[in-house]
Amino acid sequence: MAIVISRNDPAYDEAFLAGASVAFGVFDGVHEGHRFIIGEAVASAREEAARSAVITFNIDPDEVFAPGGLKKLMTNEARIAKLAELDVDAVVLLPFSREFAAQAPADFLEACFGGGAPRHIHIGHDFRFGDRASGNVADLRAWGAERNMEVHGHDLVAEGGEPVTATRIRGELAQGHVAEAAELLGRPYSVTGIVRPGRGDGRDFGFATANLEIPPMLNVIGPGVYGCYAMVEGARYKAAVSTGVPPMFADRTTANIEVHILDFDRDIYGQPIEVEFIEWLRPMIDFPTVDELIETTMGNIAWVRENL
Ligand SMILES: Cc1cc2nc3c(=O)[nH]c(=O)nc-3n(C[C@H](O)[C@H](O)[C@H](O)COP(=O)(O)O)c2cc1C
Ligand SMILES: Nc1ncnc2c1ncn2[C@@H]1O[C@H](COP(=O)(O)OP(=O)(O)OP(=O)(O)O)[C@@H](O)[C@H]1O
Repeated sequence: MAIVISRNDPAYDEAFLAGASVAFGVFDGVHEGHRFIIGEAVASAREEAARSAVITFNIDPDEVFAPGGLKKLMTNEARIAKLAELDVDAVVLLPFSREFAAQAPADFLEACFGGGAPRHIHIGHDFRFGDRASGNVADLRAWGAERNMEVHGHDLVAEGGEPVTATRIRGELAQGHVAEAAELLGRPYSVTGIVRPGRGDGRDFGFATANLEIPPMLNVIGPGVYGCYAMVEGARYKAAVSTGVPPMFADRTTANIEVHILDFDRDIYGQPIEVEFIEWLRPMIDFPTVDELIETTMGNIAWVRENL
């Protein structure tokens, strides 16, 4: 478990990263490619018995520069917590602001590593930084050469001939391809929402649902019905889940995700539920009758019970 420290923290030692081995990036999703880069930083730290660290921003720069329609795999808190679970000694947070990002590349690096440069820095070869992303790996090398900092610009980890990127994973999830997304992430995709009151129809239909409202930025999963696990009050349950607006009740629905938790009957309004997406089952259907909705959904619930 890594320590998490901000460069803004009065207790932060400017020389904390001097001689260390670091991986630098935003790391939304903490996917297979990210974990490869971070693993390389850990490996070069071990060789020199030096400190390993992930350098990242406290907030995703895209939230500042491209907020309109932005989709993310994780909240900043979840991203930082996931990074801290990796095998690094520290996660160092750079306080992001427009002013910070707008610095010329050399000033940007000075602001990051002014108190002492790392011995090794690992990034993807497409890494960009500073004013309008004008800094690239060549600039990083030029800066590092004067400070005994070795720059490792890695080829991007690929699957199926294409680089693994957060953008690609978001695209898979939007199409309901949860198994493909899990391959690229290295674990199932999950999202957390708070349980809100629904219309209360589910209970009459024979399958009560916890209705989750997901902030638009985190609403990446495409509409459909999925086999899932739901984490509720520290326990893990099988769940049959629908996402998107139910076409049969489109005029009176606000929730993005409806979770039928198997073998569960407790009041959990206001509680967070984490939903882990395992299998795509079917698209949302505008059934001609409620009986057909119930019959098909009961079949989906039975499938989850038997197969997850
Ligand atoms: C596993 C599952 C599958 C569902 N499939 C559909 C569907 O195909 N079409 C649809 O309109 N609604 C579908 N729903 C949404 C239900 O219509 C909804 O959960 C029900 O109306 C209860 O809503 P309430 O909890 O807000 O009362 C599905 C819900 C679940 C849990
Ligand atoms: N597939 C990959 N293999 C190796 N390194 C990667 C890979 N993807 C990203 N990186 C590197 O990891 C760091 C973090 O990357 P970044 O957060 O920009 O991720 P990304 O997955 O490419 O995101 P996006 O799709 O949003 O651009 C950077 O140094 C980047 O170059």
